[in-house]
Amino acid sequence: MDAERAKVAKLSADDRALSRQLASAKELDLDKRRALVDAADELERIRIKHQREIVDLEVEAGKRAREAREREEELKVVKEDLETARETIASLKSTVAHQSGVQVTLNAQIAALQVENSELRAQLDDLSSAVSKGALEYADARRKIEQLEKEAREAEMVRRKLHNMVQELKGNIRVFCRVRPERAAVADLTFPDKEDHREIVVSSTSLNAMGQERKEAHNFTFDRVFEPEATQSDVYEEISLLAQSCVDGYNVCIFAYGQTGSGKSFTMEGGSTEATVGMIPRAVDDVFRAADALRNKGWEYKMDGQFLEIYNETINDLLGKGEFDKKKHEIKHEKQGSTITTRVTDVNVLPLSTPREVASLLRLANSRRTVAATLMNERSSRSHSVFTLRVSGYNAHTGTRCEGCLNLVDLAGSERLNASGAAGDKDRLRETQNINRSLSALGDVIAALGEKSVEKASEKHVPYRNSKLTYLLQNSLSGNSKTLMILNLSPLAAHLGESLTSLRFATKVNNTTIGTARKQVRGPS
Ligand SMILES: Nc1ncnc2c1ncn2[C@@H]1O[C@H](COP(=O)(O)OP(=O)(O)OP(=O)(O)O)[C@@H](O)[C@H]1O
Repeated sequence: MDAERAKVAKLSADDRALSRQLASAKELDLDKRRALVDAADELERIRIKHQREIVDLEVEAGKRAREAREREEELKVVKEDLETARETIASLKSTVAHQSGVQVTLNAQIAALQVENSELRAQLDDLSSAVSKGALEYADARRKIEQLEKEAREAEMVRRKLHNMVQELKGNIRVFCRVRPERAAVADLTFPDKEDHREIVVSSTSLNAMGQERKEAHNFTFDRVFEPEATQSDVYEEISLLAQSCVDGYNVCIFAYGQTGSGKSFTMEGGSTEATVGMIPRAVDDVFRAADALRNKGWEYKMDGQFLEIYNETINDLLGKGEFDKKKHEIKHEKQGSTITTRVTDVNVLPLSTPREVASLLRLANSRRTVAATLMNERSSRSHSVFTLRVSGYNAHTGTRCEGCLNLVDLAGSERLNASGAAGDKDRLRETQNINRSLSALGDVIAALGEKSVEKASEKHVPYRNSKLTYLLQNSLSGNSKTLMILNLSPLAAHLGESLTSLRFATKVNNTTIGTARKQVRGPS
């Protein structure tokens, strides 16, 4: 029993021990449960905290992601900028390389220029000293030039005097005779003077009282006779010095006289070719040339021209504006100091500065004459045409002035009344009478001038006022003037009578040259 008791005691002790262990285990379990709850709480807290942290981190990650995208964008832009900058740098690098090359070249050029510059400076120094030396030489040369210019002006005065003496020795009134070429039946004209060409012989046959044929030879002598073969330049050669006289301040008159168709217009105006151009254009060219040549001797010239027609003792302006000149023109001789200027009222006087302008003036005048010719039955051969070129010169060195005048006159046909078939026609009769009157007035004036030069100047009356032509040319026919008459002859047998009349008229004019020839005896004054 004891054993049983011992066993029960032992079992009770075990039970108590186990109860205690159970209580302890329960306690422990409770603790563990409490700890578990705490841990669960802690876990929940941590979970919540983590959740919050995750949210925060997600927000942060979103922010970072945005920022990363922005950075990416920025990076892209920066990359592009970088690319552009790279390209720019590459281009700049090549520019710099090129510029470096250029700079090298420029540097070389600068170096060369610097060398050149120093050479030039050296030359400049040389030149400066040469200039100062030259200035002295220039002043010296200037003095010499002034001296030479003075001598040239003096020589010019001497030339003028000598030229005038030559002209005076030739006679201030000269007559040339020119025979027109002709293929048809020509008269018996011979030219015996083969040396000086001064004679013309006209042979005519007539019946004497017994009815027998009588041959008569008429000898005429002039200052120069031009045979039909003579060219325009042959004729001009003889008169070219008159152009110089005009520039020297003399009045010059050149007349073309002769019957209609004898070659007056051909002689004065001529054709359009160089060989056929007439005396007017040649003289005008020479006047301009002579004036030009005197420029370096201090002379300045001014030219103007007028072109008039005298028809039936009425003056018409060939340079007028209208188709036909209806104005009444008066001739005035105005004295200014020692010079007398002839002016015609209400006519156009055109300034002329080149021969070309003169040519167009002549064309204008001719076109007006042509209009008049068709209106008034070949009026051109029934009127006198007077082209006047006035030449005024001034020498600023010497203060000298000179006024010359070149008158080129194409006279009306000189045929006599019956020859022109005018006897029955009243207008034609008046025309012819006027022409004859003015031509004989011209002959009388020239004859009186010739006589005047052998007598005392004031004693002889010169009948200038007997015709418009002589009154217009009064100033150019008197005093220190030079007159040339070119007698144009038709060689036709049918014109023999007219030719003889013309030759006699011209001889009357030519005889007046005796007066001026006396100057040869007296010698230059
Ligand atoms: N020397 C010459 N050489 C060649 N032809 C000439 C010469 N002279 C005159 N002629 C010619 O003769 C013709 C008549 O000449 P021009 O017209 O000059 O005579 P004119 O006397 O002026 O006559 P008008 O009084 O009718 O004007 C013209 O055809 C002209 O070309």
